[in-house]
Amino acid sequence: MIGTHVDVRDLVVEFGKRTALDGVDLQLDTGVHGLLGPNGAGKTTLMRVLATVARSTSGSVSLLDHDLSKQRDLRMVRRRLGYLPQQFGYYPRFTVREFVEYFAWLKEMTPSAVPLAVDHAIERVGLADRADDRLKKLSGGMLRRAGIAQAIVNDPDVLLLDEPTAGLDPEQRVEFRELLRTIGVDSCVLVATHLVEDVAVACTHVTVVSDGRAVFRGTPDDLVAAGEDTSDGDSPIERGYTAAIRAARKR
Ligand SMILES: Nc1ncnc2c1ncn2[C@@H]1O[C@H](COP(=O)(O)OP(=O)(O)OP(=O)(O)O)[C@@H](O)[C@H]1O
Repeated sequence: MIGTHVDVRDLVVEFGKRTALDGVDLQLDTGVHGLLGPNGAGKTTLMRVLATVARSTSGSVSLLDHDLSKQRDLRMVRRRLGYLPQQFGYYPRFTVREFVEYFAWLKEMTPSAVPLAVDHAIERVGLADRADDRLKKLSGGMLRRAGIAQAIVNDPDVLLLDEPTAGLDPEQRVEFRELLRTIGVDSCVLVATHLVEDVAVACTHVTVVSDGRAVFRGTPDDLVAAGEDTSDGDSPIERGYTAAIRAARKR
């Protein structure tokens, strides 16, 4: 039985004199959670801390009831995590299959389960016909989809996706949103994005960060309701987003 999938309390991350996160509280359960915010708001920093690749300056972070400050808990958590970084490194000579397989091993999946899980992940991102192509031959959008495949290969309980739709064509974006909705039924998916429309159609919840703080939490409908006719934006949810950011800056 899993309690709160993500539990962040008063999280502070400083880089020298710069404060990237300034006391963030965030509790997430199953569902698809959108993370919105202007450039430099702290989205990637938050994702990196949750992905266990960056450390907090203070505050507490627990994932799947494991405290990330405890070294011995990290291995357990990493097996059950999926993470697509904003910029991900890869070996250009690996095929898509080798690349996804490599992450399956890193996540310590049961060896006998790996081949099927790899094929399934590649199929879910629509790359089955390119599974034996080397990564260096893929387009930017296809590479991103290979990145999503490695993130989901272990059927993670917590899936962290940093700008996953960057470079995807409209048809792929639609399919990807469907994939998110399916995964979000049993898992906790956190998606950092600039595409407010992706949040409107694919997310069950949304958090807006600004200047290192969580300034709005609610459903996409709540964010729409926060907008006013005078707010900037071409759609109701964009107007809600700009209103939330403006209100936070006035505080
Ligand atoms: N390694 C680092 N060293 C110093 N400052 C950093 C580092 N990483 C992030 N920052 C700073 O922390 C703040 C938050 O950055 P972060 O990348 O988390 O924002 P973001 O919301 O993901 O932005 P974007 O939308 O542009 O990707 C910024 O002011 C950034 O300059």
